[in-house]
Amino acid sequence: MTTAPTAQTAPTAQTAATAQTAPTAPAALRESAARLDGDDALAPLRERFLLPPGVIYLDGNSLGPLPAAVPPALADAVTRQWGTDLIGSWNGNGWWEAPLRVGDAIGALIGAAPGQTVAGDSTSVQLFTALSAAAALRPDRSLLVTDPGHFPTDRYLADAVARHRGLAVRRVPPDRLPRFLAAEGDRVAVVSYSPVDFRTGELYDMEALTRATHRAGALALWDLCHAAGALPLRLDALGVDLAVGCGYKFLSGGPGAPAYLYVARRHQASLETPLTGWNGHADPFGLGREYVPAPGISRARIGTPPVLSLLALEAALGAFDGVDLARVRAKSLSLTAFFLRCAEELLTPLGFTSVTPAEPDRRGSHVALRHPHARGLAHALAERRVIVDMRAPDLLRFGVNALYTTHHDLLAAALHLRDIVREGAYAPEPPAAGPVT
Ligand SMILES: Cc1ncc(COP(=O)(O)O)c(C=O)c1O
Ligand SMILES: Nc1c(O)cccc1C(=O)C[C@H](N)C(=O)O
Repeated sequence: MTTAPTAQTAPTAQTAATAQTAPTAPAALRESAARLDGDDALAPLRERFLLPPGVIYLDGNSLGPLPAAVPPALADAVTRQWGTDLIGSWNGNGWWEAPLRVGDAIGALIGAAPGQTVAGDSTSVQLFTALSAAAALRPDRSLLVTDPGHFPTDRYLADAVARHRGLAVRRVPPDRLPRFLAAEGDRVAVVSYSPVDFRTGELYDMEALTRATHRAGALALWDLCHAAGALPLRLDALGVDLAVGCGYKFLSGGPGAPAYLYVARRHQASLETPLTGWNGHADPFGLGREYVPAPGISRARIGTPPVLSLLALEAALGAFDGVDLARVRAKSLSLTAFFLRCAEELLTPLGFTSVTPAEPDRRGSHVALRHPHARGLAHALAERRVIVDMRAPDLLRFGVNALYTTHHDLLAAALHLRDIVREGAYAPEPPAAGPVT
C-alpha cells in the first residue's frame, strides 16, 4: 500500500505531551516572540481558521488547515444546493460559472486581472495543459527548459509533453538560466520553473527570469504552488505567459482542492489545449459533433468540475478578504527570520544546518533544516503535537502562513526539537534511499 510521504503521525486526543506545554526558552527569544506577536496587526486573522487546540501546525505549505468559513459553505452546498435545488443549481446557484468565478478570486491573489484564470483539475493536469499549449504557441522551437530540482510532477510532465510534442528537455538550475537562454534561447519554446524551491524554500527572481525568457522569445510558465497566497505575485505586470498552482497549500482549499491555470489574455485566442473536453466548447449544450473552442479562458475548461471542492475553495479564499499581501509577506519574512534565529541558537549546536537562504529576498515561506535523522525527528515532533514534514533523505520543513502562524509557535517548535534531540527521544531512522524529492 502507498502511504502519503509526510512523516508525521496524526495527533490524537490521547497524545501525552501537548505543544502547549512548551519547554523553557532563553529569555531573549521568549521576549522577542512576545513582542513580535504583540505587534502583529494580522494576528486576528488566525480566527479565520479552525486550528485544533494544542497543535502547532507548521505544514500549511503542504496542506492548509481548515478555514472557519468552509464547513458552513459545504453544508449549504450539500443540503440546500444539491439536496434541495438539485440540478437547477448549475444555473441557480452558479455551479456552471464556479471554475471562472473561483479562478478570478485566485487571480486577485496572483496579480491577474479577471478572465485569465480558471480553477479545476489537479496541478498536474493543468501543467500538462500549460506545457502542451506553450509548445503549440512556439511550433518552430525544439526545447523545453525546466529546473532539475523541480517538484517531481513538474519534471515528469515536462518529459511527457516533450515526448508527445517531439521536443527535447534541458534541465538548467535557475541561477544558470539567464546564461543558458543567452546562448541557446532561440531554440527554446517554454521555460517552466517555480518561484520557490519546494525543498529549500529558496525564492528565485521571477521578474529577472521572466525577462530573460522573453528576451529569448520563449514563453514563461510558472508553478505557483509554494508562492500563491504567501507573497504578492504580479503575473500581469511581469508579462508572465502561463501559470499553474494548487488550491490546498497557502490557499487552504482542502485536500485535493482544485488547481488553477492562468493564461495571459494575449495568448487566449490562439491557445490550443490538449484536452478538448466539452466544458471548454464554445457551445457546450449545443452538443455539436466537432470541438469548437470557447472564447477566452473558458476554452481551458475540460470536463464537469468538482463543484463541492470548488465551493470549499471559494469559501477558503474568503480568509484573504481585506488582507494586504504585502503585509502577509512582511509577516512571513518576520516568522521565517525568527525561526532561523531560533534554529541558529538552539539547533545548530545539535547538528542541524539550514538550507534556506538567510537573505529575505531569497526566502519563500518555509524553512528547511538538514539533519540525518529528519524522518525520526518529524515523527517525534508529531508525538508532541508539532506538525512539520520531512523531505527525503534529510530535510525537515517548517512552513509558515502569516494568516495563522505565530512567532510563539515557531519558538515552541524549536524548543521541542531541541529537547527531543538532547533527550535522544526519537527513533534514529536511517535516511530513506533514493533521490531527494
Ligand atoms: C511545485 C509543485 N507542483 C505540483 C505539486 C503537486 O501537483 P498535484 O496538485 O497535481 O498533486 C506540488 C505538491 O504536491 C508542488 O509542490
Ligand atoms: N499534494 C500532496 C499530497 O497529495 C500528499 C502529500 C503531500 C503533498 C504535497 O503537497 C507535497 C508538496 N507539494 C511538497 O512540497 O512536497
